Amino acid sequence: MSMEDYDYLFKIVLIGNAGVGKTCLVRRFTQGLFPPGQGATIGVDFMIKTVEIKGVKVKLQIWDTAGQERFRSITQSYYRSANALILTYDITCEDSFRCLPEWLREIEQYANNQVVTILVGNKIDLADKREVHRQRAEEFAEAQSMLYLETSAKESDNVEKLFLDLACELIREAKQNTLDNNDSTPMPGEGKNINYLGCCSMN
Ligand SMILES: Nc1nc2c(ncn2[C@@H]2O[C@H](COP(=O)(O)OP(=O)(O)OP(=O)(O)O)[C@@H](O)[C@H]2O)c(=O)[nH]1
Repeated sequence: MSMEDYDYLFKIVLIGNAGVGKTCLVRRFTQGLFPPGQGATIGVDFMIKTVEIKGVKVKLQIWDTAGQERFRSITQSYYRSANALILTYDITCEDSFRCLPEWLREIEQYANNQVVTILVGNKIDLADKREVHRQRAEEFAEAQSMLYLETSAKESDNVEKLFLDLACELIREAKQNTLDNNDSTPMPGEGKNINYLGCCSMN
């Protein structure tokens, strides 16, 4: 038995155009604050938060990547071992939405094919500046088999839900994989810490 104080460990990577609010989402979730005058991320940043969901301790390793093109070769190397990707765009910036197919190509090329991807439309506090209608984004996400959620890092809207829903989904998938692989030898280097535990359902 591991001495680590968690039941599951998951790696979550945030990607998306520069300025869409990835760092602010991570800060809001991990530190409960909306940082003033947030500079652009250089390369990759890393934060940890352990949450408890229905008695199950889940350690989330959250990797915040730089959206700027010039860091792309660095950030790509973080996709491979990600259990989940948070693909973020800014609902007030059509351009950040139009770039999504480009990001999906990155995912296809660099992420593992079991990765859970959630599309997040951030900055919903700026409703009067909205350029991307919710329905359009929902349809896009559905067509790509992604979950979809709208957030405001500034107002703390749906941020907790984003990470907790993801954690629940990852637990669900980990349990399913454990069941599927019940009689087979575990694959090395999967990066998942899978145990049989109490039930955790999405709400
Ligand atoms: N109104 C509003 N502004 C936000 C929100 N989230 C982030 N911002 C602002 O958007 C700007 C960019 O936020 P960041 O979190 O640095 O964006 P990023 O996606 O991490 O950018 P890169 O590190 O360059 O990839 C900052 O000025 C934030 O204050 C939000 O929910 N609402």
